[in-house]
Amino acid sequence: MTGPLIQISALEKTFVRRPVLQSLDVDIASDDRIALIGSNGAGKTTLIRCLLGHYRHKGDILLAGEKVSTHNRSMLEAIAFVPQLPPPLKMPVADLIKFSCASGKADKDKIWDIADKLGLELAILMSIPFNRLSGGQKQKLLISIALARPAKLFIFDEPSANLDPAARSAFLDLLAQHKDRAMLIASHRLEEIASLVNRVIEMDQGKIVLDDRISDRLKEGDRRLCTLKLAVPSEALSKTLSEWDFSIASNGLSASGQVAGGDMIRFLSTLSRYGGLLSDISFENLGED
Ligand SMILES: Nc1ncnc2c1ncn2[C@@H]1O[C@H](COP(=O)(O)OP(=O)(O)OP(=O)(O)O)[C@@H](O)[C@H]1O
Repeated sequence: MTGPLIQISALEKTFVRRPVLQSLDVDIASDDRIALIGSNGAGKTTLIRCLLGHYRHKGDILLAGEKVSTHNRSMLEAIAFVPQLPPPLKMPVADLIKFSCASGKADKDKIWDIADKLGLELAILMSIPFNRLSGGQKQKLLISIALARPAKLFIFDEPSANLDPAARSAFLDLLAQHKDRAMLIASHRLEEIASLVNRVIEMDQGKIVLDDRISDRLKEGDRRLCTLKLAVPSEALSKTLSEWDFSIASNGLSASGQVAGGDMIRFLSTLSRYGGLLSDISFENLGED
């Protein structure tokens, strides 16, 4: 395939006349592994739900160059999705697995294999209704089903929120084994998924405020000049930026400094805590030290 896997243009979503996504333009390539970050309410889940065709919206979403409509079958086949909040399904685990294999083309043996790696004892859960599982068990099962599907894009919305440390580590190993597929991972733990992703998109108040392709080839010693614009001066952010040796304008509304390739994720993770204060972030490659 030549063009992007997914093209989103002029996407707008309004809830009760309140704009939640504002004129978003973003492409997803088949080798993108994206960390989608941003503070609570930034619009990450809404963007994902629009992409999945769950919501009516303004603007276009194209899959492999073809325009898709709400509840489009080809989009649902192309994407394997694990939601932030599990659906309230009453069907027993066995039926959910059967359904996922039939309609989502999931591989049954792979579901069992992945569940085992995540520490989920499927054999003793088969007759239990899905909504009676614990939060972590639900998440493990949905992850197992998603990763067992022949999807082109995996979307995980806060995937490790309910996982215990052992399952979290097993989950990250599993994702590393699926790096040949496109991924979009909405997370508040950027550092946790840092080694998996090659692009970071930050949202704030329904807009994309940062879209940074951290090339897989960005070397430890590569330096990048970062220029920031602030919507309002902030003592806390200025203090943090001073710790990164940034120079800050006297009016407190802009700052710039250098960040090494090896520190990039830690830096972006720090910035994401100040999402609402940043109006623009840009990077310029300066080459190696
Ligand atoms: N179904 C809905 N009806 C009305 N408002 C909604 C609905 N879903 C989301 N919103 C609003 O849209 C905004 C964006 O919500 P969204 O869930 O997309 O944020 P998010 O970035 O995923 O946040 P979080 O990190 O907390 O999961 C919020 O202000 C939320 O209140």
